[in-house]
Amino acid sequence: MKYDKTPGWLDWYDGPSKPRFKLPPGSVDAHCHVFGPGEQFPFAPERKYTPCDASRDQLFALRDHLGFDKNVIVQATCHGADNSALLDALAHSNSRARGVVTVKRNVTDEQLHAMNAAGVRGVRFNFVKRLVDFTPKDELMEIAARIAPLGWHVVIYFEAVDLPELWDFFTALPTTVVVDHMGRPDVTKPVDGPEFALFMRFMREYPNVWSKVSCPERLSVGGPPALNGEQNAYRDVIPFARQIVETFPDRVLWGTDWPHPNLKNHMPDDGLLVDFIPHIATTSELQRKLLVDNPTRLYWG
Ligand SMILES: O=C(O)/C=C(\CC(=O)C(=O)O)C(=O)O
Repeated sequence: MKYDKTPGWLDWYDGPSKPRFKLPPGSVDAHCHVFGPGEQFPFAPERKYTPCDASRDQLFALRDHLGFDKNVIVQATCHGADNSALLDALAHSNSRARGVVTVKRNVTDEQLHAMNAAGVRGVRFNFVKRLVDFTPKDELMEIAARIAPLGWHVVIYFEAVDLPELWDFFTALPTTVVVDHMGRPDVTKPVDGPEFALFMRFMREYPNVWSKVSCPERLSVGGPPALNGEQNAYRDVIPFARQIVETFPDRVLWGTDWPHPNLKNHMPDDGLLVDFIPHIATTSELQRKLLVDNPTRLYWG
């Protein structure tokens, strides 16, 4: 099927630069997506946006260009609970990709086992209201209980202001819990203020909680954007990400978020996004944990 993209849609950056930062061997891009192609893998009727295509081969070409060894592909909401495009990518990855899917309560145990064999290691629960319709918490808790015996984890995506309301649910989850994009802090608020302190408390009090220190391009208010050779991009995000990396070095992950759905004002050069990493993980040991040890343990362990 042919699709019209959401008006104002920004396509991923074609021809990214070669990063100056040399990724350690075995590095994992632990948050990225595939979109379609729509002709082959239709977008979900209930989607809140219609993206450009971003195929598995384009993702794997980016992986090789940037110097990553592996990918973790996360189901994007534009594909709903139809994980076909993601599973196709895993099947063509030579075991160099793992997946995080979206499932509904009616998923069968056979389907879960088949996805496990295909390289799926988690489910994603999305609480960002512009992206998904509401799913009752008892349904999500039932799914979490069913995937726990497989050794899978739950990936959660939410906005910082919603953490107090979601706290009891998140802290009752029976698995490892991985937070997308640091729980989307408002970086115009102080890094030592109450909102971010609550997120730090969440990680401190619950050792099963991990965080992706990803998406500065989405969180930054002041920029400057990762474009035109900029080596000091998204400075307002650095204190937040750095604090998480330095406090919880064994529970952090990093990903490009390619193809960067729903960005409104610019599309980053992914090579320059990689050059952001040494600003938030400032030693080779922190870099190795963030990019190699932690994702390898969680997804290939
Ligand atoms: O790509 C991301 O992680 C962030 C997204 C999109 C998303 O989560 C989805 O469509 O599933 C966003 O903030 O719009």
